[in-house]
Amino acid sequence: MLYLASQSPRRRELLGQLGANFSILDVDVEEVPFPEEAPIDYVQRVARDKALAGWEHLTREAQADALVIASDTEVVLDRRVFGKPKDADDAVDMLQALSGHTHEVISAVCMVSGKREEGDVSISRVRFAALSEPEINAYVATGEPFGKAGAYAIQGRGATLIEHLEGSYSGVMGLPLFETARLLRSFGVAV
Ligand SMILES: Cc1cn([C@H]2C[C@H](O)[C@@H](COP(=O)(O)OP(=O)(O)OP(=O)(O)O)O2)c(=O)[nH]c1=O
Repeated sequence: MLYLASQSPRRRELLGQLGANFSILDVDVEEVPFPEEAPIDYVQRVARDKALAGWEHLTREAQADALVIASDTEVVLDRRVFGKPKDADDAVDMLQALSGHTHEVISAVCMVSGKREEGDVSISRVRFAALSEPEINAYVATGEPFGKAGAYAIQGRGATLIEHLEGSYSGVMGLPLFETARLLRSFGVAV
């Protein structure tokens, strides 16, 4: 039985794209980097924490044939890690910082079964157009930035802010599907 340990509707949609049947586990883990922790290590650690938290939600009986998937996505600009904005001011600050620059989106996926755990990571480069203050304010007023790492959504109006993408569209949106499918196959799940 396949489980997705995530509250993110985007991840449900993306995993659904692979045609697999799965159930949702609600997990809420602390997302705070350790001092000096490299962004790629942080993202992988949080994805693993989510998968292990999901695993702990299952009864022993369910664990017997379970595979739990979890993911984490962060936006990184010059070693600054942008998670989900706390409020509108935070969203404006993030979008101002991203404006006219290229940032990285790091998405880690982690899978845990009774026998083993495996992870993989996808790094994309996203170049934002130079945004004016009114453009940023108007975008934040749509509400779309909330709940999204870096305060934008590539799958929504945020697409209009992106001049160039190098990497994985699904990774930026929250679940890198190439890596996810490859890991699923390694666990014997046909996708
Ligand atoms: C950059 C970007 C992020 N996002 C979203 C994906 C993730 O839901 C969110 C990053 O926050 P996460 O902490 O990775 O995930 P989450 O808290 O939303 O969900 P979970 O329960 O699985 O922990 O940002 C987009 O939807 N579009 C984008 O373009």
